[in-house]
Amino acid sequence: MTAYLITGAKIVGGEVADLLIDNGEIVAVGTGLTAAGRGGAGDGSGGAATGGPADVTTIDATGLIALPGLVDLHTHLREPGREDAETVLTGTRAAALGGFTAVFAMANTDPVADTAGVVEQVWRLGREAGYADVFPIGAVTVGRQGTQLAELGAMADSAARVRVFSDDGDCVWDAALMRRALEYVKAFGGTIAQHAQEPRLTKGAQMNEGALSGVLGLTGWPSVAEEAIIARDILLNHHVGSKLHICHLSTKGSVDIVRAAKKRGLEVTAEVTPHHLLLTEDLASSYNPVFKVNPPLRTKEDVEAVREGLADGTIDIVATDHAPHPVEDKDCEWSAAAFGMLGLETALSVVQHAMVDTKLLTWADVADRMSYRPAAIGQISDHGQPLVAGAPANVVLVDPAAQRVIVSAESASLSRNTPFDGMTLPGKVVATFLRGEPTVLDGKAAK
Ligand SMILES: NC(=O)N[C@@H](CC(=O)O)C(=O)O
Ligand SMILES: [Zn+2]
Ligand SMILES: [Zn+2]
Repeated sequence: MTAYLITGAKIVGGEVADLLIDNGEIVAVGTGLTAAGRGGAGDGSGGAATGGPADVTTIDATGLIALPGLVDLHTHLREPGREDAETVLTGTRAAALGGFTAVFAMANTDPVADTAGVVEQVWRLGREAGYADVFPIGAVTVGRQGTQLAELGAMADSAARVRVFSDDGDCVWDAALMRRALEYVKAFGGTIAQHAQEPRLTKGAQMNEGALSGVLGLTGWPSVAEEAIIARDILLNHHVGSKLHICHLSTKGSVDIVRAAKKRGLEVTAEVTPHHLLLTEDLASSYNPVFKVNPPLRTKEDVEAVREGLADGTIDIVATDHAPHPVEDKDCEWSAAAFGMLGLETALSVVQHAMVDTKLLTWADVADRMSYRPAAIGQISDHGQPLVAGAPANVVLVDPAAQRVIVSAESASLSRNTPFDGMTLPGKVVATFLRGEPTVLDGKAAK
């Protein structure tokens, strides 16, 4: 196994230093490191490494930030069932290019990930692909039909060790079933991740409800359809004493509810997507379905509120909700198109643009919201750890000074539905390491 000596990187939350990676671990962090792992008389500028492991590659990381490998709590990998849209291999390759070393795969596959067999298959495919660890999310209900609890315990006890359950794509709208799900996972400390969408209030909904949906003649999706479920579930979860996570929160009212709940000491965690941190509903005026997503793009006021919520910790994490769809499901009229957007390859750039360059978050906060906390919510141990000696070598090197134009045709995803096509965004992932093995080098997939 090749060892890597990364020199002159800004270690997130710390100083400029070198990192020596060997045998899947961070062996040493310090200035003037040599390949032997000791601090030397060197000037830390990263000359040729000498001594130590036989095969050492030196990477000059001057000007780059070293972050812990990013963790995405909400990814759609589409395998099994829609391998024309994405596979575990292509989705995790896109993840690695975006700086992720771990992704949680949503259960809305075909067959649905509602049994130990399916979650083990997805978990194993992730290991075989080798680009990022894949942690399957189990469905809450059989077939995501919302009527009968799935075999949550069997999925938890499987090799995939499922700890997060969600019917994402659909809301667990039946309050009694939601209560039972929260009670059931409490026994092993699991989490229910809710797609908060009251179905009766969103029948046929196509975009955010407001003046614009009226003008465009598209059925509106009121904020309250999201907020009512979030409020209900926070209260239900408080009653049960279990763990509740809110998927892709998108409105100012949702932020207010979660903030008030946390103030009262009620247990809840929440995520926001990169697209809800940057894009607004007026993009629907183009009738270009690339901007059609669930929950819909909201107003400028909502974008400001979710940014504030992420900055002050009301919203715990950023999760991509990477939702690939093949051309035929997007290249049609708005009302017939599928909901969803790509997100893995652009997430860090969007967060830099919306949150870091606006001084709402520091890079240390980014590590918190995109690595430490998602790993903690998902209860995985090998990811989301500070870059110190002895930690697993899940590392990403980012060039924050780079500018890049997003080109959908260049995506590593099998699908093309990025809403950022043609946009110039800051920041570029230069390298990603998964347990010491490069998955990305020089900004390109390493295998
Ligand atoms: N976000 C979306 O618009 N679509 C997701 C489902 C979901 O996350 O609710 C999908 O699976 O395509
Ligand atoms: Zn969803
Ligand atoms: Zn989703």
